[in-house]
Amino acid sequence: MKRLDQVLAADGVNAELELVIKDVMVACKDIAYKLSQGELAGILGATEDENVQGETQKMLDVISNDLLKDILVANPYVRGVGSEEEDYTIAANSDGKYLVTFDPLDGSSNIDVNLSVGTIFSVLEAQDDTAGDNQEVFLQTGRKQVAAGYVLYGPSSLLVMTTGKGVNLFTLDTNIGEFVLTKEALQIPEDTAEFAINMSNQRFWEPEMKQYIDDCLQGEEGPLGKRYNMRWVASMVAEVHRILIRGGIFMYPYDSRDPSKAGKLRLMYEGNPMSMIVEQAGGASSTGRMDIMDVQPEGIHDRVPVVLGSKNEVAKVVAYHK
Ligand SMILES: O=P(O)(O)OC[C@H]1O[C@](O)(COP(=O)(O)O)[C@@H](O)[C@@H]1O
Ligand SMILES: [Mg+2]
Ligand SMILES: [Mg+2]
Repeated sequence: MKRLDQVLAADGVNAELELVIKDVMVACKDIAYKLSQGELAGILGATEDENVQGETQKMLDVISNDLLKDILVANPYVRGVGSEEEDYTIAANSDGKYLVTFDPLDGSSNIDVNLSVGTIFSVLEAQDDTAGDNQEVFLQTGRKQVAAGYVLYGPSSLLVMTTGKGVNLFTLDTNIGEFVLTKEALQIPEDTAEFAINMSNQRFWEPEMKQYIDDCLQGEEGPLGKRYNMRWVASMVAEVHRILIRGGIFMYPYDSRDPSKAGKLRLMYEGNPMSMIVEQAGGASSTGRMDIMDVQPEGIHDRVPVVLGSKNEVAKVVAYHK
């Protein structure tokens, strides 16, 4: 079986980018191990701190963030890093050209109940010599990503990633401590009858989203003419992974709970990397009104409404917004 480094080399990834990706994986393997120890390692539960988004940090949010940050800041090819758990971007090496943003632990409300969580990462190239502690150098659209991926910590730990040449799935072989290729060229089915959305926010959605979900719920008798199933894991990584394997549509739309926020999910380390993966696997990804990867970020923690998954179903949701 092929190892991650062999696949990256075959895809023509240069040695510098390969080392950046490998360092992300060193941290992810450590996170996978810590998660598998759970209560035994005494690292479950919350800290007393909040992140810049005003969310209480779990102990594992902080530990995962430190693992990724420390290894990447020491990498000679990394200019800077940006994280959900860091208020500001952090400078690494002024000669490095890669910028890495990450959500160190996604779906963190699942940690204490022993359900799936993940790590999401995105890699951009610096376009000038701006230092990594100036967020301006990061503010590029998702189209500029040179690599994106996630690690899903579930019954097995999986890496799903792309460098723009399709999407590959690797499984962590804990015997050898390596991610090995277990599925090549993932393709999302174009049609689906399975949606994922947090229905408890229904009354706060825009009318377009309310209408689409109302129509889904009418099943065969409704305008969409099919009976839908629903899933909600509350972990975007697990949700996107299910969609990559069997199709589906995932939505975290704009809602009016806090009108100043464009959505719950963050553009640069949730929306963009997941959009690159989904598009590379033949799916689609939109805010409902434009492609997520065309949204120009204005800040490292910008939020974005997210609608992604099976191409034809995403097109239907976009049509409701026209
Ligand atoms: O708690 P809710 O509203 O169901 O939101 C769940 C969503 O929030 C997230 O957990 C946000 O990510 P973080 O856990 O990294 O903050 C997504 O993974 C998930 O899709
Ligand atoms: Mg997240
Ligand atoms: Mg997170």
